[in-house]
Amino acid sequence: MRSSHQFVRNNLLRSHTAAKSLSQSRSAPWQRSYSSKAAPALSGIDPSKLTITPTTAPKELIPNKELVFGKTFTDHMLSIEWTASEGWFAPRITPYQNLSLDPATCVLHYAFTCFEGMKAYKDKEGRIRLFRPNKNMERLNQSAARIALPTFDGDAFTKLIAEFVKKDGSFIPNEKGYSLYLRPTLIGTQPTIGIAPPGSALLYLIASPVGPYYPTGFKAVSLEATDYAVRAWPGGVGDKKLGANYAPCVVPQQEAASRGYQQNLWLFGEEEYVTEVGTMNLFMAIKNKETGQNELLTAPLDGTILRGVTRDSVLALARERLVPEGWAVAERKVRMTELAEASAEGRLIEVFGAGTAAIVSPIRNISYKGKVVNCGLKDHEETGEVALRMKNWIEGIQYGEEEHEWR
Ligand SMILES: Cc1ncc(COP(=O)(O)O)c(C=O)c1O
Repeated sequence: MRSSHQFVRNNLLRSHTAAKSLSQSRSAPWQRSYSSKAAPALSGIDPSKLTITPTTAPKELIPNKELVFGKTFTDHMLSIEWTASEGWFAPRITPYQNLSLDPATCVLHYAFTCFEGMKAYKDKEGRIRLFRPNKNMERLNQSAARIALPTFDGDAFTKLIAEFVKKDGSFIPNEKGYSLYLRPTLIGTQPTIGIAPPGSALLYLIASPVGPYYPTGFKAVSLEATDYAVRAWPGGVGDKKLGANYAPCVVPQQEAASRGYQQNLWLFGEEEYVTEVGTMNLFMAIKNKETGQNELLTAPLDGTILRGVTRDSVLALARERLVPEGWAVAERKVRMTELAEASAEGRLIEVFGAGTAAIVSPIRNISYKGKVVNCGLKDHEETGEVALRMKNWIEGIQYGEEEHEWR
């Protein structure tokens, strides 16, 4: 039996070698593309092996108007186990049920967990649609690779998600604005308190029917710029959707809420760059001081913000549809002082958050060092024009009203 001393030493040696090879290679392992890869010689995810055990106690559907985000779940769950020696096991759709985990399970101690947030929509004909699921699969694989969890074939898992949403399709409300929120989750399940790559894992999917984020139309929100805590840093894991990134954000969020702000805005560094908001990326529409041109700006993917699917969609649509109207679109660092200056000079056109939950969330003002930065909306307005157009464009694609390659 190995002594604990030997165990620690082996792990140190292993991480030292990993760090050395990382510094010598051009890209870190978690930056690679995992869209259709399975570990060699081990079983990959095989959708043809899916077994379905239907529930014997179907739940009652909740009326659309009473749906609360993340509170109720559908009848079933999808599970796929993995071990380091055999790879992925046969996928199973079973009744929604508790997990049974040994108290030593590594996820409970060292946060070996990452997840995704995506949605299934029903179009006018009642057909079920997913929106850019390949983006979520790519991000989940990158998150998994960063915390030594197994990667998987994203296309195979998407096929299984499609089977799952068919099975629980009755939970997807047949009304625009409503959808089925999907939560793919990957956890390390090895029962050990030794810190090492998990030898077993579970990839599972649960789903919650949800209503529109703003049931009675947009309500612009107010933010508090957080300057006493940092969410992420270069070389860190802020661009991965790890469970460990979320719990530490709750206290600053509570603090902002206690002062009357709906969300907090994360700044970074001495320069106080604007990064992102709660669970949304941030977009700023500013009139350029020198040229007078309208610019749509968002923070670059420098590792400190999540690679949002909605962010990517907003950027693509802006480049396709706003640039021909004379807008410039840029992914660049913006200081909080630059935003405050644009506001003071009347050049801040609008600001909005972008994420799967709300699509876009217009922002009325930002509290920054005791002052209020007005984000361009008049008192009677709840949204700016760009946010509204983006919401309509993206929703049009999600609900199949516009034929598009993303559906
Ligand atoms: C920290 C963070 N930023 C941004 C986003 C927006 O990402 P997406 O558009 O993929 O939902 C999310 C939501 O997943 C998030 O949790």
